Amino acid sequence: MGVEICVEGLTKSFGHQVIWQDVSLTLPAGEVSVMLGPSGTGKSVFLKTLVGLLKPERGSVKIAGRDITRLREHDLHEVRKLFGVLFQDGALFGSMNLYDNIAFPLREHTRKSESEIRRIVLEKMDMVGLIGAEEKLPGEISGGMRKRAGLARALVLDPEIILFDEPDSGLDPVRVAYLNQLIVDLNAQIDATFLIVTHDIASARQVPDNIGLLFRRELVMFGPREELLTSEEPVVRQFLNGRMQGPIGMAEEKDAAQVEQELAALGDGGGKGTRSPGSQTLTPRLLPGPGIHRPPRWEAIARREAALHQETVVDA
Ligand SMILES: Nc1ncnc2c1ncn2[C@@H]1O[C@H](COP(=O)(O)OP(=O)(O)OP(=O)(O)O)[C@@H](O)[C@H]1O
Repeated sequence: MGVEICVEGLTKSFGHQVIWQDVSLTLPAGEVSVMLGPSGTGKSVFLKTLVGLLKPERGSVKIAGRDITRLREHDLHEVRKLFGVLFQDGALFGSMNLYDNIAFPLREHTRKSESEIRRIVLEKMDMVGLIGAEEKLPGEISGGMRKRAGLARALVLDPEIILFDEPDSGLDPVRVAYLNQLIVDLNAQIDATFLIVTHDIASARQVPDNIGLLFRRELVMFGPREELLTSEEPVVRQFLNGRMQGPIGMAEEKDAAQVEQELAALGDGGGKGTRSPGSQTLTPRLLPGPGIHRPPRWEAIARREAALHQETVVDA
């Protein structure tokens, strides 16, 4: 069912540079959460802190009730087994074929027989649509296939939590759409807790249960997808609408007077989707594809989505 991650009062600095401070949020067990934020706001640092690769100055990260910021290396090693991580480039070994890359964690961390390893590797390759590519080297395949291979490798130890660091970077929009569907299908199938760092607003609007936004060294907001998509908070609105007008500048934050002027001149942004009371748009949620068994949580989401978007049709 995945495990809950409870972050409280987390602060991380490098020397005098504070990356973010006093971050508190709960990633609910089995749900998909997305972390957004302008470049350099410390999203990757946040992922690394959750796995215990970086130590925060203050605060706690409780995973299955244990504060990993206080664990010794040996215990941390045990907790890390709960995680699967998909790194930006898939982080595959260039000299190993896909089969051996995906089998690697099983050979390193378990005593399973080669026939058992074969069963697991082929099962995970099937889940990500890579059957038939076992013998390929990472250098011989596309970026999208490398991401899927990295994902298969992240799945082999049956993780309770999967962290995705910009899974969509460098992919064309069609590949991103396929990858998003794969992420939603996987979440329905394995029910682990997912945290995705992305810059892709379309993905952030459609895929998660929860969205968080880092800006100005703080977590501006973290909550259910609908809450952020309909939020009137200027930073959240600017980021989710991908526009220049607002508090987020090219390299740094803008001054308050300029922001006010820009927002006044802007009026309200439109777009496809359901109109919410705050006049923001609510993009339909991506649901598991046909043939994917939907656990009860997904049935509930599907019913809510149907009701929500039915209302729009009736209103129109
Ligand atoms: N090991 C480190 N030592 C010192 N500074 C670091 C270290 N790792 C990251 N930083 C700094 O932390 C800041 C945040 O980096 P991070 O990569 O987490 O940002 P990000 O939000 O993921 O950016 P992007 O969206 O561009 O990938 C940057 O200023 C970076 O230089």
